[in-house]
Amino acid sequence: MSKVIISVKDLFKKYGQFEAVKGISFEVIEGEIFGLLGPNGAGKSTTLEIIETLREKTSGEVWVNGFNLDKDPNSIKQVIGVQLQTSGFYPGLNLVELIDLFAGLYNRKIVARDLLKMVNLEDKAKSKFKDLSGGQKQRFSIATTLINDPKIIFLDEPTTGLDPQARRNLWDLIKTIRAKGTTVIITTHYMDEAEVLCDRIAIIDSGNIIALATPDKLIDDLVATGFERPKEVKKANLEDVFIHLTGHNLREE
Ligand SMILES: Nc1ncnc2c1ncn2[C@@H]1O[C@H](COP(=O)(O)OP(=O)(O)OP(=O)(O)O)[C@@H](O)[C@H]1O
Repeated sequence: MSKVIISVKDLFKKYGQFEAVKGISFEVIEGEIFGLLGPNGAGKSTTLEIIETLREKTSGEVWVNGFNLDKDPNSIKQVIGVQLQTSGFYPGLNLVELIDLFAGLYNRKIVARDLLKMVNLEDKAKSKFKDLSGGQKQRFSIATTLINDPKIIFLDEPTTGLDPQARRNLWDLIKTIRAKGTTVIITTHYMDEAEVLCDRIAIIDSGNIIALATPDKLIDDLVATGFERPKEVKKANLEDVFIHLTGHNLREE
């Protein structure tokens, strides 16, 4: 039996008179990669931040791993991993020192180098965050979500601004994390990414969930309406050309 690990019921969020989230309900199953998709301003980050206990809701109910958001936010904080603001990455510290610092804040003992190994940054252990490439920065940021050995991690647009290989490397990393049993909630503006990564996706528009299913089901439903792509699709696209020419492997970024 699949276990519901996050349950959101009739969630509303108002900023002044403006309703950013208009009564959404959904459940996330333990161990899945769940995507929140939607145009800019749809309410994705607001929804995530409420679940993460970082933002007040206006009304509705949220449970995370059986803990009620209103009654037990501290228990929720213990079982989730969130990407820390990069402003918290003290410029004088190297990656190992930063992980040791955060582990101390979480009151956890972890081997920083093991965590860096998992995200393929072993050889950057002594580097400063600011000296990393965009892809490496994102991998480090994902590593910081894992410091407290969470049951659920939240990734807000983790691949925005990355080149095609760096995005694929990050997809592999996210799949590895999920394979260890961690539930992943991700927002993205890339539909190819959602299709490759997500078990299920919710599409949010203007504060409402307008669709929620597996990527396959959503595509099948559209095709069932008689939809056809306007023109014959080539067997490869420009991204395939780019990857083919520049290589797929983890490079020195
Ligand atoms: N602190 C705030 N005060 C007032 N309005 C806000 C605040 N934060 C967000 N909003 C508004 O709420 C709406 C939803 O914002 P939110 O950041 O949740 O959207 P999003 O789906 O994450 O968008 P994006 O894809 O651009 O990140 C937007 O119209 C935004 O302008």
